[in-house]
Amino acid sequence: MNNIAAVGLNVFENAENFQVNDEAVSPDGIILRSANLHDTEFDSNVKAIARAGAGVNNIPVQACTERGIVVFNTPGANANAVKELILTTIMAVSRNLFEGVKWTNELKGQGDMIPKLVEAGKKQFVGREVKGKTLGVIGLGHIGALVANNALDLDMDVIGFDPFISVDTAWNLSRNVQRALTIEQLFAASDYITVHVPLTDNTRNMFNKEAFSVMKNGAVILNFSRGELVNEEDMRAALENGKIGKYVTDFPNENVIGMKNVIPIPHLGASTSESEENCALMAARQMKEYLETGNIKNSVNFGNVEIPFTGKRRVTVAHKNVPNMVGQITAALSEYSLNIADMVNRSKGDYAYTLIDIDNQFNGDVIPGLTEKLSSIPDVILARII
Ligand SMILES: NC(=O)c1ccc[n+]([C@@H]2O[C@H](COP(=O)([O-])OP(=O)(O)OC[C@H]3O[C@@H](n4cnc5c(N)ncnc54)[C@H](O)[C@@H]3O)[C@@H](O)[C@H]2O)c1
Ligand SMILES: O=C(O)[C@H](O)COP(=O)(O)O
Repeated sequence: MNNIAAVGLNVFENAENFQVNDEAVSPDGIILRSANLHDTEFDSNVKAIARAGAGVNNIPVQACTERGIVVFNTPGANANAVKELILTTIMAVSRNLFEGVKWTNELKGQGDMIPKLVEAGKKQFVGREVKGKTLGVIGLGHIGALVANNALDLDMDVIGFDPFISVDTAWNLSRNVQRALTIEQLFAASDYITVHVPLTDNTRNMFNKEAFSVMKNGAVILNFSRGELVNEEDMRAALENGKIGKYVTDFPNENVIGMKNVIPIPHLGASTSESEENCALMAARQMKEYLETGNIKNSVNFGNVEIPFTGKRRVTVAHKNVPNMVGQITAALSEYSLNIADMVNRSKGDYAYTLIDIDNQFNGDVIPGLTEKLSSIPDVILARII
């Protein structure tokens, strides 16, 4: 689905046993970008969905988990593209560049008068410099951390807020990024606020009238994360009364376009050829690895599981994270006199995944009856034999 860069699709085109078809009725896997899957009925054959990008709010992740469908994303693969657009936009809005270019284009037809009109008219677009201003960064993940570090190089003061920051990010973050202990502290300190969190029930509407009331007058908000993080009616009021100076959104809709001081951008955050290729390649490799070997990397609903694939027969079981699952699975294998060569069990929340390499040699595709035996264990969701 969507425009997936050829370099990613080539991962399958050049592989045995795979066909790429954007109209497949019964696919083993789906690769997509922002297409909305919430109303999609998945064929029972679907085993994995790979989001070539970061946000997975377009995928019914919980419903997928309950069916044992592994959902992947591509963490960090488009972060540089988003960071560059944010830094571009912070400077462009500070200099009223979008309005200035629009006004200038409208001078077409005024002939020799244009240079004079330009010199007389430019005073409407006097801007301000970002140097010395404070940028608040909410969410210091792959994108937020890059933005925070790079904004320091623009001589901005940077304050960040992320109660769930990963150890990796913390190591990479400049010590000159100040730490906000509460989001309100960041709101109150910032001239510019940029948000880089996933859309969840906890983050939806995080920009609302209570949030705006704590902010500096004229604060500029940049939203390259998801439109639903902002309560649009509260935003409309805050833009009208000048509490918010400008609202840059990568998620325009009928409601937001035309609001005073809105800068709508057509979801361009990740739209560079480099980013599209990084995401497509990562998504395709993760999908292929999972379908061929059962190994899981960068899934949002099952834990990472990796045993080097040696060609031994492999059993994979997605199941609920409840006691005695491994015991029941291994008991089923011993009923078939199967010896375990290697095994990993990894849980994530209420679900878990067990990967087992079998020592015995087999001819043919299946170990008769084993899939059914494993599937009949209560709380097993999906069993595969590879
Ligand atoms: N405009 C675009 O084209 C574009 C491109 C990529 C990503 N995105 C959006 O940006 C989001 C972030 O992308 P990323 O790659 O940086 O993701 P990420 O997972 O690397 O980082 C998200 C960060 O948000 C933090 N976080 C979660 N809830 C928080 C909260 N309530 N308050 C503060 N911090 C919180 C997490 O701890 C994490 O560090 C994605 O989920 C996606 O929606 C948009
Ligand atoms: O979450 C993401 O990665 C972005 O919103 C990018 O979306 P896109 O792949 O549709 O450009």
